Amino acid sequence: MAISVSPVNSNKVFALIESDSDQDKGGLFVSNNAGKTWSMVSGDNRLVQRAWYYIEVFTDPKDEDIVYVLSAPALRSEDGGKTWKRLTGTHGDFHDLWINPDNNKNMVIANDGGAELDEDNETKAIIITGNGEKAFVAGADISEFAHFDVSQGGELAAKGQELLFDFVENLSTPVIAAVNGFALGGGLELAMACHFRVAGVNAKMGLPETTLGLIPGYGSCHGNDTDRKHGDR
Ligand SMILES: C/C=C/C(=O)SCCNC(=O)CCNC(=O)[C@H](O)C(C)(C)COP(=O)(O)OP(=O)(O)OC[C@H]1O[C@@H](n2cnc3c(N)ncnc32)[C@H](O)[C@@H]1OP(=O)(O)O
Repeated sequence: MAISVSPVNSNKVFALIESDSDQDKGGLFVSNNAGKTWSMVSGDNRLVQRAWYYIEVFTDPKDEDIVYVLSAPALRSEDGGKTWKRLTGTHGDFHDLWINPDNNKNMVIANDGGAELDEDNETKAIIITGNGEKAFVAGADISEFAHFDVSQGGELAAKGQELLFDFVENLSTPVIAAVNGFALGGGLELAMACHFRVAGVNAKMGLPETTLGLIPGYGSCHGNDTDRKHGDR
């Protein structure tokens, strides 16, 4: 079983309980008097389908009626556990959830594919574009790393790939690159990491670092696992 006490109302306690599958009595139970009495709020089988492996329940830090259950899918209820909606993610088997105690729209969820950050689950899409009409992103300032040796260059590429490019590519919210001018080097690679690209009539794209003998380091040439699976670059 898993248990969660509401941070908003400590009398409200949720318990997620597995039962013998033949009897099918498992589900989510709630107590409104700090555990003295209990009633079942949901027998939805999705809530306990991974109980043989793990079982997790979390209550929102700001709203006692918002409850999360992590199972093969991640599920969210806004009515105290009666009805459930599935959260989208990059992978199944959700294991852990952190909700910012000061901002309940800021969460980190962990599944078998890694960790995901969600600032706002009501955001339907993200558009990245340049400020003004000249450039989407003109790329890195090469003078900042012109003196790097091979291992420092490798480290820069690996870190940038992980911090920004993989992060963008793995967001569950669709990200659109509105390319409104120069998209050069890392700027073009940023557009490539987005899920969709729309080019304006003044868009100019290129990898000028190759003229200096530098291999573009953020996935445009070699891609990552997702690209190998989907062949979409
Ligand atoms: C690991 C990642 C690697 C990479 O990203 S490699 C790719 C790096 N990017 C580039 O090589 C592009 C360099 N920039 C250019 O080729 C040109 O610029 C443009 C084609 C984008 C625009 O040309 P124009 O219209 O003639 O403008 P301007 O006078 O060259 O630039 C205006 C101001 O913008 C600064 N600037 C331009 N690109 C960058 C950059 N990539 N990083 C930092 N600053 C940049 C300039 O220095 C200048 O500044 P000031 O007005 O103070 O002289």
